[in-house]
Amino acid sequence: MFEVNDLTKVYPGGRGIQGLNLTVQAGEVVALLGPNGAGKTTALQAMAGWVGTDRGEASWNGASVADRPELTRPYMGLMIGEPSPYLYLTGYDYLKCYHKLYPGVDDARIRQTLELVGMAKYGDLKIKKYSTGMKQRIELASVLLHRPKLLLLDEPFSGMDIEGRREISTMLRGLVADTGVSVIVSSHQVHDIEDWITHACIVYEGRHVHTAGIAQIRESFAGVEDYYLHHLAEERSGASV
Ligand SMILES: Nc1ncnc2c1ncn2[C@@H]1O[C@H](COP(=O)(O)OP(=O)(O)OP(=O)(O)O)[C@@H](O)[C@H]1O
Repeated sequence: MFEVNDLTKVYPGGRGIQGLNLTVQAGEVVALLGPNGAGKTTALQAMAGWVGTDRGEASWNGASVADRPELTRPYMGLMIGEPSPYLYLTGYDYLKCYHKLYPGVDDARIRQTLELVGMAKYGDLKIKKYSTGMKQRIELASVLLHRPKLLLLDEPFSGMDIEGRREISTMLRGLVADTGVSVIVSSHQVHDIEDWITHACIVYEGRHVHTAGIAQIRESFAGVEDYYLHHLAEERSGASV
């Protein structure tokens, strides 16, 4: 189980994320939703232990991500920020770099992961020749390689075409169903995640606004987008009083 308690990271200037609480069980997929600058990436970076927090923490099965990386990082797959694979390596060699880090990642697993992200045909091509969407796929492969139990994905579909987004969201949905991996995913493309998330969590101007399960959302709204827009409007009207 992944727990986020009172997670707070405030940058000089006052922006960031404050007081975020979340619990993610095995097989649950939480969409982190919010407008540009709401604090989604900061929240994911703080959950991953990439930035120090001012308050609160994230923990995996009771171990603090920041204090006990040796107990937590091997279980996490982190795709946060722009993909930046080494351009002069082939996709296969880029993934091969990870095999020293993770026991159990061998040639067969690399080939299997390339297949999983739809890159089997392009594994021997240099990454500099990849399109933006292909770079995104190879980055995704690098975080799936060691079979993580928790995925933190920041805009995993950015740069992908319509077909690619459908393909990757179907793959991720299958991965959750087959392996019970837990996922926190931020995306502005609600339609790409709508049919495989179990919860949605809205943040706005660094504040945690609302979290709900998908059944609860569907009871009251036409879909996740309506749920999101409703709470955003409520928050904005409250903020303007
Ligand atoms: N290193 C930093 N120093 C100062 N302020 C920062 C830093 N990183 C982010 N911010 C500010 O914190 C706020 C939240 O940024 P963040 O990138 O977390 O938002 P986001 O919700 O991921 O946005 P987007 O949807 O545009 O990716 C923004 O106002 C941003 O300008």
